Amino acid sequence: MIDLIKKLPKAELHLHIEGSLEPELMFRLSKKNQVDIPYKDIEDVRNAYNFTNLQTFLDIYYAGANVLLTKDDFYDLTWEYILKCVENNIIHTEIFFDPQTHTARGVPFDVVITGIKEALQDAKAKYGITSCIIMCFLRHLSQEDAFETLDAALKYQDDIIGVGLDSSELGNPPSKFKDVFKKAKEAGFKLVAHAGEEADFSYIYEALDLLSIHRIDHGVQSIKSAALMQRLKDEQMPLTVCPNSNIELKVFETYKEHNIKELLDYGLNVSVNSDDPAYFKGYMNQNFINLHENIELSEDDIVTLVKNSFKSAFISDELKEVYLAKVDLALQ
Ligand code: HPA
Ligand SMILES: [Zn+2]
Repeated sequence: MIDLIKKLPKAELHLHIEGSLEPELMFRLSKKNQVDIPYKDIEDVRNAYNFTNLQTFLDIYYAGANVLLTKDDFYDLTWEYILKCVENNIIHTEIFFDPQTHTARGVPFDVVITGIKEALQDAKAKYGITSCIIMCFLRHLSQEDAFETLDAALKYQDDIIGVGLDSSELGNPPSKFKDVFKKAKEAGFKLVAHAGEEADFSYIYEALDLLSIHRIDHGVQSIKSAALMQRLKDEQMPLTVCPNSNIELKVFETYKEHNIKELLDYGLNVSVNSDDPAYFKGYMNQNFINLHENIELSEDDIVTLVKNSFKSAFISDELKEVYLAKVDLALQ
């Protein structure tokens, strides 16, 4: 099974580029940019990555992102993730970034987007990896702030395919961002939102009904509503599930309690993703391997999860066919 996991070409649809900042790069940039980080050494960092919920993670994740200042920093961050894509056989990736985390520190929007974009262009040229960029609004900030961020993004519409919603979920429901998502939709952006990660399934209904999203990020709390499960199945609404993240942030206490198999067996369009792999102990393949070692997943289940990731990607139908054929070829 582990061989199968490794050899299948995969797409990643839920990856925060700031969450791929490995401690080694964090230390290097901290020295270069003279930005203090609250750790003496790598060991100290690993000890700090011991989360009890989403917020305890976010506090550390935003502190880590402080070391990113220049275009080269964002290039190096993205390039290191691309090397992980190569290792993990990820041939298409859709990357989230959080502009407000950087603009609030005085790092201009165009520095961030240009560094990420140039690394992704090189990834296509060197490895043939295709990609999209999705900009996320921080939901703990105001909708007014999100509107400003959307305005800044309008001139990068060739580079940014969609907008998303992330950060502290509880108390910041999708309804808070209804108007800015409407504007983003009118501007032609694809729409996604984190919903039903920690907060209950009412947030998923809001994301569907008030934000008109194309994909739900996480969405694991949908299992608590039979009516919602039926709707997600009927609509084949993609759920970008992140197993390691859910365990590290205590959404589920153990892998055995993770509900991905139930979601899949019910017929939902579920995929596997790494979310913030530098913080959650592993990249794409490790997520699959942890599932395999703890949950009865069949080979067909693994193939379905992988095919769902391509079917749900923001790419043309032609490219989807090409990629799905590559999956079939790898199975022969
Ligand atoms: O899993 C997440 N949830 C919400 N916000 C985030 N920002 C990075 N990762 C996450
Ligand atoms: Zn996420």
